[in-house]
Amino acid sequence: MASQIMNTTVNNTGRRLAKAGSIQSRAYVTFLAGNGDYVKGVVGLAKGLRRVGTAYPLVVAVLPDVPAEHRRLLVEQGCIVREIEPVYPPENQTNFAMAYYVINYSKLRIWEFVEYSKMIYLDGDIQVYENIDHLFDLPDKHFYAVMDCFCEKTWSHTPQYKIGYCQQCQDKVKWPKQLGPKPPLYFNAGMFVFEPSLPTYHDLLSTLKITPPTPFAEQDFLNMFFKDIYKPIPNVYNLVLAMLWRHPENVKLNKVKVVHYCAAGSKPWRYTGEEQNMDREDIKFLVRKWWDVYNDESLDYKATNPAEAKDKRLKPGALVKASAKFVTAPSAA
Ligand SMILES: O=c1ccn([C@@H]2O[C@H](COP(=O)(O)OP(=O)(O)O)[C@@H](O)[C@H]2O)c(=O)[nH]1
Ligand SMILES: OC[C@H]1O[C@H](O[C@@H]2[C@@H](O)[C@H](O)[C@@H](O)[C@H](O)[C@@H]2O)[C@H](O)[C@@H](O)[C@H]1O
Ligand SMILES: [Mn+2]
Repeated sequence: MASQIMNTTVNNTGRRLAKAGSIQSRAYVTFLAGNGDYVKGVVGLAKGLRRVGTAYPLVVAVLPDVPAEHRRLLVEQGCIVREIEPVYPPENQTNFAMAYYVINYSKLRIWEFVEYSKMIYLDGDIQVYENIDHLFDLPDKHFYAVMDCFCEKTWSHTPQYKIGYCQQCQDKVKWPKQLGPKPPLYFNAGMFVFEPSLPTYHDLLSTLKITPPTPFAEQDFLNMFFKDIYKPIPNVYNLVLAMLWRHPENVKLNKVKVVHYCAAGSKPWRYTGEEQNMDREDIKFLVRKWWDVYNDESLDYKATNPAEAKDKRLKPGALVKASAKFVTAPSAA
C-alpha cells in the first residue's frame, strides 16, 4: 500500500525510508529555490533550530536550480537535502502579489515525504528562537498554522482590505452582512504543522490543476484546500512582522518563539532599513538577533557533531543546549 511506510534504509539518493509500522518519524522541512541569497535564510534556520535544542532534523526541499555549492553548505549544516520537481499552477493571467510567488507552489511536494509521520514546515525567512518541538504532539488529522493579517498593501486587491476588516481584530471593523458570509479563518503559509500523505499529495496536485491561481499563490490554495481541518495556533509560533505595527496589541515580543521576516525589506540577509517600518527599533532588534544566530560559529553542525561531521554521513544535528529565552526587545508599540 503506497501509504505504508517501508523498511528503513538509506538508499542511493540519500532518501531515508522509515521503518514499517508505527514509527513516529518527525522532521522540520523548508523549501529552497534559485541560486540567490535565500540559502542564507536556510542556513540561519538550521542553526536556529540547533540553538533551541530541537530533537528533529531539518529537511530542505530544493528545486533543481539550487546550485551544488548551496546544497553542500546545507549538508555541512546537518540538513537532509531532498531535490523536488517544480509544481506550476494552471496557465492564467493572474497577477501574484509578488511575481516570484509562482515558484512557491513547489512547496506542495513536501506532502510526498511520507517517510515522516508529521512535519513542521518553515519558510526560509523564518527563525525559531525557542524550542517548538511540542507542536509535533498536537492531535493528528488537522492542519495547524497561525492566522495571517490582511492590513498590508499586499492585500489591497481584497474586500477585506478595502473595508479595513482583519481577522486579527474582528471587532474593530465588523464583516458587513451585505458582503455575504465572513471569510473563513486564513493562515499564513510560512509555517504549518502537517502530516505527509500520498493520497493527500495526489489530491493536492489534481485539485491544483483545476484551480485558477490567485494573488497569494500556494498560500491561497492551501487555505482553500485545508479549510475544513485548519486549526489556528497562537501568533507566537509565526510572528508575521506586520503584526508589530498593524496589531501591536496582539504581540508580546518576549513571548514570541518564531519570527517570520516576511514584511517588505525585512529579510535579514538583504536588510537596508530603508523600506517603510524597517527603521523601527523592534525590527532592528529582530534583524540583529537573526544575524547573531547566523554568525554564531558554535552553532555550526561540525562544531556540535565533530565525530559525525567527519564521516559526512547525514544525521539529524541536534545540539542539546538550553534554549536561550528570547531576550526582551524594546517595546513593540
Ligand atoms: O527566491 C526564492 C523565493 C522564495 N524561496 C522560498 O520560498 C519561501 C516563501 O517565499 P517568501 O518567504 O519570500 O514569501 P513571504 O513569506 O515573504 O511572502 C521562502 O521563505 C523560501 O523558503 C526561495 O527559496 N527562493
Ligand atoms: O506565496 C505566497 C506567500 O504568502 C505569504 O506571504 C505573504 C502573506 O503572509 C501576507 O499576508 C503578508 O502581507 C506578506 O508580507 C507575506 O509576504 C507566506 O508568508 C509565504 O510563505 C507564501 O506562502
Ligand atoms: Mn516567508
